[in-house]
Formats: sequence, structure tokens, C-alpha cells
Amino acid sequence: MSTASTLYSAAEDAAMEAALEAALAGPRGANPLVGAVILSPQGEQLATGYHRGAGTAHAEADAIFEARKNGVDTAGTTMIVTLEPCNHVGRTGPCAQAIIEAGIARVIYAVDDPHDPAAGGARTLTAAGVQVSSGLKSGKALDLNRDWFDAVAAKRPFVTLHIAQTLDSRIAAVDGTSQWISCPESLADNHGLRGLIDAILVGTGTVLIDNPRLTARTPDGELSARQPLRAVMGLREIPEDAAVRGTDGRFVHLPTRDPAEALGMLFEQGVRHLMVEGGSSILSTFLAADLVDELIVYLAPTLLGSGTPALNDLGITTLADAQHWSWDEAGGGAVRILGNDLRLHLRSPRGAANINRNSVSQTTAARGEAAEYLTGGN
Ligand SMILES: NC(=O)C1=CN([C@@H]2O[C@H](COP(=O)(O)OP(=O)(O)OC[C@H]3O[C@@H](n4cnc5c(N)ncnc54)[C@H](OP(=O)(O)O)[C@@H]3O)[C@@H](O)[C@H]2O)C=CC1
Ligand SMILES: Nc1c(N[C@@H]2O[C@H](COP(=O)(O)O)[C@@H](O)[C@H]2O)[nH]c(=O)[nH]c1=O
Ligand SMILES: [Zn+2]
Repeated sequence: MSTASTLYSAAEDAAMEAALEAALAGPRGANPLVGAVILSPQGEQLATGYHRGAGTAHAEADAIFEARKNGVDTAGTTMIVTLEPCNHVGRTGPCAQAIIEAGIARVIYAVDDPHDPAAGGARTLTAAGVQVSSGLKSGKALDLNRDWFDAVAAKRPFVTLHIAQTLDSRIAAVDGTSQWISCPESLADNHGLRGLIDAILVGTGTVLIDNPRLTARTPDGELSARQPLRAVMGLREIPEDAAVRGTDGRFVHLPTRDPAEALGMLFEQGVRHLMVEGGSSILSTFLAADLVDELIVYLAPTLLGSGTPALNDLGITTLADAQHWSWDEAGGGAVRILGNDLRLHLRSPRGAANINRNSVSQTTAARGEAAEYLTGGN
């Protein structure tokens, strides 16, 4: 749906900015960040919604829910949304239908949904008599989810890279001990992520050294309700008694050293969000191949001086070829304090291409936490 000539009011323009801002509260992963605002015919912002990650309400449904909760009548209103409303019945109902049922008269969305099974919401809405237009702030909306659009186009999972390191970038000591570098709060955060992703991946080296379980667990050690597929990449055999095999059948050995091939195999198995946990060789091979969308670094205020470095060769020999990542405010902020650690959240040089990489803007929450920390409140 192309409406390049459509003129939008200042209220619609501001509402799309608000929707883009709202979207940032959601986590990155299998689904894109999406925000929505419901506008009255007079241009008043009546309700805001955003998507909280795969399996939860979409932004449009969230905004409609928010409106209903506050007794707001949605009939005859305009919905401003950062992505084309979906048409499919996935883990949640189709938004196009929810919009029609809410009596919304007009929908303005920023960019088309590139995901085939979900596409087509604009057509359904138009057929039902809803006035639909698109393209408002499409550049910003594309930037918001650039890595996700890349992953969808490449038919590969969205890739989150996890590094739990010391201040001097070590992920294990010389004798191989590494449990734990992170504080309990960071470990809990990591297990929370494990419960949201579709698959977790490590190299054969980590399996042979650590014998990890790679399950998602609560702080008291119980298995979480949702478990990721456990993938191990590398040519060596995985020992029969390796803990990662488990007993639930959710284990897969990927006998390859090619990260793109590993991603292809996982995509075939339905994986849309992968977290790569390590070790150094695997982290480095995904980074060198430009196959990482999001970086989460748990930084402990600990020094080892020697030991396994977080990364080895990225194929970079001169500063001009350095990878420039950028701070990512999505999903809770770029810099958070977790217990005694810092949690750093960054987006890939691809995703950050249009963002000034020198502007580190802290979220209000992060600033508040930092202030509390500095005054000894934490
Ligand atoms: N703190 C943290 O966050 C984490 C720390 N660690 C630590 O990391 C250490 C293990 O790191 P590391 O030894 O690098 O092990 P890795 O887990 O990175 O596995 C390395 C092995 O993976 C296989 N492999 C597959 N693809 C590639 C590729 N493209 N390039 C190179 N190797 C590939 C190779 O084995 P093959 O011959 O089988 O193909 C290689 O020996 C452990 O001490 C562990 O405790 C591990 C994870 C997280
Ligand atoms: N050492 C270390 C991590 N290590 C990762 O966790 C794996 C062990 O997982 P499990 O057996 O399920 O508890 C280990 O092999 C490695 O991949 N993770 C972190 O968040 N912080 C840490 O300090
Ligand atoms: Zn939807």
C-alpha cells in the first residue's frame, strides 16, 4: 500500500513518534518491536500499546485493551502503528480483525509486514471499509527493526549473542573455571532470556569443558515452563552422557563449523530467535560472519589478567575495519545495573547504521538506577 502523497496532520505525526517510542519498551527477538497509538478524531492520544515479545499481545491489541480498560470508546478513532497490522492467526489473534471489531475508522501504519504469513492486514482492513494509509515515518520504523528485517529477508533466526565476562574481557580462568563470573542477578536475567528464546547454542569446546545443561531455570533451580532447543555446533561427537543432551528430546548437534549453515539448520527446525552463549571460538565466528543482531554483555567488576578471552580473531587488523556497535535502548535500556554487574545491550553495526554511534543516551530508568547505585542505594 503506497500513499507517498498522503499528508498527515501534526497530531498523526506526533502519534507515530509516540508509537515508535512505545515500541522501544519491548524486547528484541523473534518478533519485531511494534508500537501503536489510538487517536481521537480531534487528534488526542487516547491509548498506547506495544508488543512485549513473541507469544504476547500485539501492539494494536494492547492499545485496544488499554483503551477498553480506561473506558475509552474506540469507534471512529484512528490507529497509528509502526508496522502493518497482521492478518494471520498466530500465537495471538489477527490484529486486522481486532481493529475492525473495535470500530476503528482509519489506520496509518509506517512499514509493510515483510513476513509472508502475517502480511495482508492492510487488504483485510480496506475490504472491511477501514481507511488505510502507510509510509508515515517509514525510515524510522525500518531503522527501529533493521536487524529483524535483515533476519527475515535472509530466512535465518534473529541472533542474540551473550557474553558473561570480567572487566578485562575474560570468560574463563586459565584452569577453565568460569562458574560463576556473573552475579546472581545477571544469571537470573540470563535464565529469563533462555526461557524466551527458541534455541540456545554453544560450541563443542564449551560442552567438553563445562558440561553445561543449557536449560532455563528459576533462581531456585526449577526448570522454567518454556525451554529452548539446545544446540551444539562443531565436528566432534557429543559424549553420550553430556548434560546438554537432557531427556526431553530438545537437543540437536549441528555438525558444522559454518555459522550460516548452523543458522539455516535451526531455521528449518522453526527457530526464529537464537541465543549464542559461547565460548570464544563460537562467539567470534558469528561476529566475524556478521551474523549477530543483538549483543548482551554481562560485565562483572572482576579481573583475571589471564584466561580465555571473550573473543579471539575477528579478522580485523586495522582500526578502520573495527566493528562499531551501538547502544540499544530497547527492552529495558542500553546500560542496566544488575546486582554487582553491568548489563550492556547493543545493536549490530547493520542495525545501527543510521544512528550516531557516539551518542550514548541513557534511559530514565538506567539513569535512576545509576544515581541510586552511586549514592549507595543499591
Ligand atoms: N562466560 C561465558 O559467557 C562463557 C564461557 N565459556 C567458556 O568458554 C570456554 C570454551 O571456549 P572455546 O574453547 O572457544 O569453545 P567453543 O564453545 O567456542 O567451542 C569451540 C569448538 O567449536 C567447534 N567449532 C565449530 N565451529 C567453529 C568455528 N567456526 N571456528 C572454530 N571452532 C568451531 C570446534 O570444535 P570441533 O573440532 O568439534 O569442530 C572448536 O574447537 C570454556 O572455558 C567455557 O567455560 C563458554 C560459554 C560462555
Ligand atoms: N560462566 C558464566 C556463564 N557460562 C555459560 O553458562 C553455561 C552453563 O550453563 P548451565 O549448565 O545451564 O548452568 C556455560 O557452559 C556457559 O555457556 N554464563 C553466565 O551468564 N555467567 C557466567 O558467569
Ligand atoms: Zn498483530
